[in-house]
Formats: sequence, C-alpha cells, structure tokens
Amino acid sequence: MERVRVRASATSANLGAGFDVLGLALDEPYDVIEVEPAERLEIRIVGKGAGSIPLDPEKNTAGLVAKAMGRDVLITIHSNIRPSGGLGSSAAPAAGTAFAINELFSLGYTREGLVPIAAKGEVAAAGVAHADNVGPCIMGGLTIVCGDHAKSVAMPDVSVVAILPDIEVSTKAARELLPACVPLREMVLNVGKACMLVAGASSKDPAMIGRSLMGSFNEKYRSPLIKGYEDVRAGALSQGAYGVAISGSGPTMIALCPGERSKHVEKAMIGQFGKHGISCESFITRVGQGVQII
Ligand SMILES: Nc1ncnc2c1ncn2[C@@H]1O[C@H](COP(=O)(O)OP(=O)(O)OP(=O)(O)O)[C@@H](O)[C@H]1O
Ligand SMILES: N[C@@H](CCO)C(=O)O
Repeated sequence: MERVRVRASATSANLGAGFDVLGLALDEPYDVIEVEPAERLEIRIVGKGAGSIPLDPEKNTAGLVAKAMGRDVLITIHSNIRPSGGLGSSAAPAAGTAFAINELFSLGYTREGLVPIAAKGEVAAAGVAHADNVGPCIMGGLTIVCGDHAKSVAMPDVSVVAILPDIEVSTKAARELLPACVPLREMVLNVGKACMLVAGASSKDPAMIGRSLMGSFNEKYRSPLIKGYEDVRAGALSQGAYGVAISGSGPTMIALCPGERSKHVEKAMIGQFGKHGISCESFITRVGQGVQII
C-alpha cells in the first residue's frame, strides 16, 4: 500500500462527570489525514490549524504517535476542527495517524488496541496521555476508556448542537483549574452520574443521558471560564434540550436534543451568549462512527 487516507472526526470528551473517561464521537466536522512511507518523519498541515499547529513531530500529536509506532512517514493533516475549541482538534490527527499507520504497515492492531497508542499523542497538546478524545475518534459512539481498555456503546439517535463561543481556553489551563482531590460526597455523585449516562445510552433513554450530563465537578470548576454559561444552558433546556455540557476542556458547549428541536436550541444558545456580548460559531451534527478509510 502506498498511501492511506482516513477521516477522523471531532469528539466531545468528558460528557460532564465522565472526566477523562467518557467521550462522544461526532459525525462532523472531521480532519482528513493522509499517511505515506517517507525517508524521515515529516508533518504537513493545511486548513484551519495551518500556521498555528507545530510541525515539529515532538510537539505535534500525530508526530508523537508515529514516533511511538516507530515509523518514518509523511503525515498530511487537512485540518477542519477549530484548535483549542474543546472538540478534540488535537486528538483527530493522533487517532487518524495511529489508524492509518496500522493499515499502511499491516500491523494488526484492533481499534481498541490503537487507543492507548493514539493517547500518547495527546501529551503534545495537554501534557498528559488522556484517551477520552482519541477513544471515541477511533471507536465511534459513546466510548468509555479505562486504563488500556476502551469500549464503545451505541447511542440513541440524538442531535448534537455545538456552540463555539469566541473565548480562548487551552486544555492545559483548564486542567490546572481542577483540584487534585475531591471530597468523597462529590466523587460519589460524579461516579453515579457517569454510570447513569452509560445506562441511559445502553437503554436508549436520551432523557437519562441528558440529566446525567449536568452537575459534575468538572462543570463546577470550569464553567466560570465560559461567560454566560448558566444562561446558555438554561436557554438550551428551555427549547427542549435533554442536557448540556462543556465539550472537553471547553469553551465549546454541546447540547443533546431531539432532531426537530436542534435549530431552536442552537438559536437560544447563541442568543444567550449574545446577551453576554459573546459571538459564536455553531453547528448541528449527529453521533459519529469512528475513524474510516476514505
Ligand atoms: N496535530 C495537532 N492538531 C491540533 N493541535 C495540535 C496538534 N499537535 C499539537 N497541537 C496543539 O494542541 C493544542 C490544542 O489542543 P487542546 O487539547 O488544547 O484543544 P482541543 O484538542 O481542540 O480541545 P479538547 O482537547 O478540549 O477537546 C494547540 O496548542 C495545538 O497547537
Ligand atoms: N478530559 C480532558 C479532555 C480534553 O479534551 C480534559 O477535560 O482535560
């Protein structure tokens, strides 16, 4: 095989209480990653991140993955996911590269086996090898990561409304905001919410998923970074959203809702950010299937 070309989509990590454990694959937007054998490891970027994402393989999530897999390749990233938005822009090239190298060199990894390898790339972006973006990017659906294991659960058919406010939040800074220890009572509540969320997906109960998205410790510490957070969340709920969460480390907020309510939810959320003087980009998508060869 001379070259492998894959589609690696945006993802929404945490889903509230599932900090560093749960993540959701989105159908769009997605990066296209091309990988071909080369004399030395090299990265090229075109699109949204060109100019701002480092090309040095040691500082690029895709470069660290290729190094971890011991392959000299040319990686071309067609970047379509807003960097530092909370939509897994750093994970998609890492996941896409792991998947493509596995195909190109017939290495025989399963999708689950590729998750911890792709997670090594996240060190370049977040300083730690968290897998809650690369997991869903590779596996699709709602993904649970725990140690070196990753499992995917099919989601009910919900619309995902993503609102990207014009606010800067880096994953590194948002991680530093979190306390090293949480009180037992808070821990119990968070474990309960994360479990209920997975149970809601397994039993195809979007209302249970939505309730479980809200009220996590992650939301408590990070929502102050997002001006207008509570009003935006209330706006979405008033228009029929099942629930709202900070996507990854933010500042994007996602709402899950029935398809027919998605335009109303989007409008309400943008309107509430507007009242706080904040402009936004937005999109509506569905749950994604995981990285694919194209
Ligand atoms: N291949 C890459 N693609 C995108 N960003 C990268 C890549 N390699 C390194 N980075 C760096 O990662 C940072 C963006 O990652 P960060 O984790 O902060 O945001 P995100 O992935 O968009 O959001 P989140 O992880 O919260 O979903 C930027 O500083 C960017 O330069
Ligand atoms: N779980 C990570 C996701 C970052 O995309 C965090 O919230 O820091």
